[in-house]
This record gives sequence, C-alpha cells and structure tokens, in this order.
Amino acid sequence: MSPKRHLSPDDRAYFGLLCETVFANPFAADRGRLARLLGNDASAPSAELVSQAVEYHRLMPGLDARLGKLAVGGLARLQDFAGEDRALMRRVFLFHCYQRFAERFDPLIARGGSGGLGRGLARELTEALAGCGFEPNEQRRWIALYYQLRRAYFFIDQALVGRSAPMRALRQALWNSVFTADLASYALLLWERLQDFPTLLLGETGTGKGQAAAAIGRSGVIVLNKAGDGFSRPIADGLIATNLSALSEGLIESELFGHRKGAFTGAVEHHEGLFARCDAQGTLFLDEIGDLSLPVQTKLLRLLQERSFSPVGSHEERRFAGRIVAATNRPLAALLGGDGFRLDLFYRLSANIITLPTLRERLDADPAELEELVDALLVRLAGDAAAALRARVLDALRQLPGGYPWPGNVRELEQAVRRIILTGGYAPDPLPQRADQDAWLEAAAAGRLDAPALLGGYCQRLYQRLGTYEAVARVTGFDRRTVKRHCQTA
Ligand SMILES: Nc1ncnc2c1ncn2[C@@H]1O[C@H](COP(=O)(O)OP(=O)(O)OP(=O)(O)O)[C@@H](O)[C@H]1O
Repeated sequence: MSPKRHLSPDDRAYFGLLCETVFANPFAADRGRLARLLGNDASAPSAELVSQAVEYHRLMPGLDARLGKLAVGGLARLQDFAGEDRALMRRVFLFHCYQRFAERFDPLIARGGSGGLGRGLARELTEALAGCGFEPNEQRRWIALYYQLRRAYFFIDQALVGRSAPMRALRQALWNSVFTADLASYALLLWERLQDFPTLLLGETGTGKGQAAAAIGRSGVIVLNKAGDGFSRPIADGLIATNLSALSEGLIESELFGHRKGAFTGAVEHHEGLFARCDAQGTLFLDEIGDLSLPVQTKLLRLLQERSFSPVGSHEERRFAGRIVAATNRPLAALLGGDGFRLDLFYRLSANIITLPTLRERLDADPAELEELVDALLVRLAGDAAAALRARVLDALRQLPGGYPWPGNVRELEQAVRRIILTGGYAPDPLPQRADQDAWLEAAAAGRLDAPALLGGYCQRLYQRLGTYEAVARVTGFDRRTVKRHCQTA
C-alpha cells in the first residue's frame, strides 16, 4: 500500500473554503467566500449576480494549479489520502470533475433528456472519475448527480424569469427542495432518499406555482441506464401533474388512487391511479390541494403517513414510492381558518413551505423585472419580431396607474401583453369578489382567526388594493418592514 499523503495546512484551508462555497446553495446571498477564493483577481464576483454557480469556472485555474502540485509522481487519487483529508479531497475531486463536464450535458437537456449521453462523454466522464479513484458503482452515481445538478441549474436558474431579490429567494428555496441546504450531505447520504420530504407551494393565482413544481420535478434524480451511455428516462417523465380543482368530486379518488373493475357504475376496467404511476424517482404535483374534500384529505393523510393506499373498491395495499409537491392559491389564514382543510394534513405537508412572490412584491423590489418578464414573454409569443413590439408594449404598460397591484400576477401580465398586441392598450378587468377573501372574512367574523392571521390577512388585502408596502404602512400605522412581515405570514 502506498504511503498516505498529507495536505499542507494551506491546501487544507483552501480546499475547505472551496467546498464550503461550491457545496452551499448557489442562490444564497453570501458571496464573501467566493471573493476570498478568487483572491486578488481583478474582477471580484459581482454582487447583483443571482446564482454564483455561473462564476465557478473562474475557480478552475487556481484549483488546477493546486491539484497539479499534489499530483507529483502521477495523478492524485482519493486512495492517496486518509481520514479527513480523504473526505475533503472526495468533494474537491467531485467538484473538479463536475466543472469540467457540466456544459456538455446541455445538448441532452435541450433534447428533453432523450437520445443518450453520447459515447464520448460517457467514456470521458467515467475515465475522469476513475482517474480520481472512484469505484465503478460510485462513478454511475456521480454521473447521475452531475446530470441532476446541471438540470437544476437549467430549470431553477435559467428557466424562471426574474432577477429580483424575491425571485432569488425563491430559487434558493427550490434548490433546497431538491438538494437540501447542504449539497455534500445530500450527495453522500440523501441522494434518492428525499421521497418523504413533501413540498407545499403557496402563492396567489398566477405567481408561477406550476412552474416552481415543474422546476422541482425536472431536477429530480434520473439514474444512468444499464449501458451507462444515457439516462433511464426523459426529463419530463419525472413529473406527473394534476389539477385537483379540474376534477369532479366523483373522479378525484379514482384519478389519484385508481380503481378496481366494478368498483362503481362505469368502472368497466381496472384503472391505475396517479399514486401508482409515480415511481421512486418521480414527483407528483397536486395543484389546488386546498379544494380537496375531507374524505380525500383523510386518504391522502394516510398515504403520506404510511406511504400506502388502496384503490377504490379494493382492500389491496399499494405503496406510494414517489415525492409530493402540493400547491394552493388560498392564503394560509383562509386555508386553515375554516373547517375545510385538515390541520394534520397541513402539518404533514409543512416541512417545506415555499411562498411564491407576487408580481407586486417583485416589482416593488426591482421595477426592472417588468421589462425582463415582458422581454421573455415577447420572445415566446413573437420570436424574432419581439424587439419590434417591445416599445409599444412597455409604453402601454406605463399607462397603468402607479403601483397597479397586478392581482392576476404573471398570468395577468401575459394576458395584458397579448391584449396590447391585439388592441393597442390594456385596461384591467374589474375583479369579482374572491372566494378565499370570503373565507377569510367569514373566519374573521366567526372569531376563528388568531392575531397573526388577522393582521396578516388585513395587511395582505390592503396590499392587494394599494399596491405598495409603503401605502399599507400609512394606513395601518406600522412601519414598512412590519407590514411586509405580516403580509408574508398571511
Ligand atoms: N417567474 C416566472 N417567470 C416566467 N413566467 C412565469 C413566472 N411565474 C409565472 N409565470 C407564467 O405565468 C403563468 C401562470 O403560472 P402558473 O400556472 O405556474 O401559476 P400558478 O401560481 O400555478 O397559478 P394558479 O394558482 O392559478 O394555478 C404561466 O404561463 C407561467 O409561464
């Protein structure tokens, strides 16, 4: 056995800082560590950058130089180190390999994950990992993790529009839902083990809960195929989505849990429900969960607690292997204030609650976000003609009253842009009274709300009407930060 190498204190400190940086959430605001690693580099990281991962390539020359020095007498390998040094170098090698190959996954991601990895890339990746001393079974795992990281980079960072602070916080939360707050322990301990960590997405209508669920579902685990030259399934197959409010009460149970032939009139065939179709690497998105009836909530709670369910008309026990992402556009106070939603189901879903920012909050934090959204939308709607339409659309949007509250959020903005292209202008439609507002008022009148829910609901409603936290602060006598805090707890 070759004698073990010891890292110098300087290398140990450098590699330690590197791992702390690159295994942390790339959307977290702390950019100090990256700046320290880049040292006297003339162009320190830019503060306004949303994801610091886009700058990791700048770490490579320094890292290459250090690894080069360690490689005296042949490539440095994991087996050259022992104890804590080996654990540290494992992470360093993993990052180094990822950074070398990450961009080469992009064509595969652009093809939706079908068509294979390409023999060249599969072989090079395997050789690079083997060269660092990773065993064949570990190589397969890390290649799958690299693909997952690159997909997350694409679907969480690139595919969502908006660089404002609330959007950055959203990306940070989505990243944590996929990789936890510590990527290193996810990679080593929790990979393929997050099925029992549901996520609950809250947010007004049109804020992008469907998009957020898609970002989580498309960033999930997809393992290598047996031949090692591609992945086990297309990216889209990782997410099964259903809108519960679009299904009639009679259909929901059989859609979710499936049914046996003859279970009820019209059940002429066995039907495989969504829970049975969603495997251990899949995510099931249950949209509008706030609208579920109490009997179905009870069945869902059992499924979440025991991971088992029975199809309608059968006593057969089936196991649910996948992960749940649920969403509702009802404010928390209204959801929990009435009798319609089981508290125990809420707590079973509440380990990871993500609240999508409203368009008002986003524009409040960064007015330039409007142009960014319009640009992205125009490209989607008009392709090459987008630039020619831009000025017309933005001019018409500027005619809206200052602090217009965008009650329909990004979906409303999309319709506004379409309407401007068609008619030349946009006049918001008068809104009918919203059902969740009624529920909140009803809960308040019945004395079922505690003080935070009461204040939160009140501030949120004022905010919807007045459009800015400052305006709400003037009415309520709170300062702006307190108003914002109350709005976010609602
Ligand atoms: N951050 C965003 N960037 C780009 N487009 C967005 C963003 N958020 C939402 N959208 C767009 O807004 C529309 C509504 O989004 P989505 O259906 O995900 O909203 P939702 O919150 O699920 O709404 P609801 O509660 O009514 O179902 C979609 O067309 C989506 O593409």
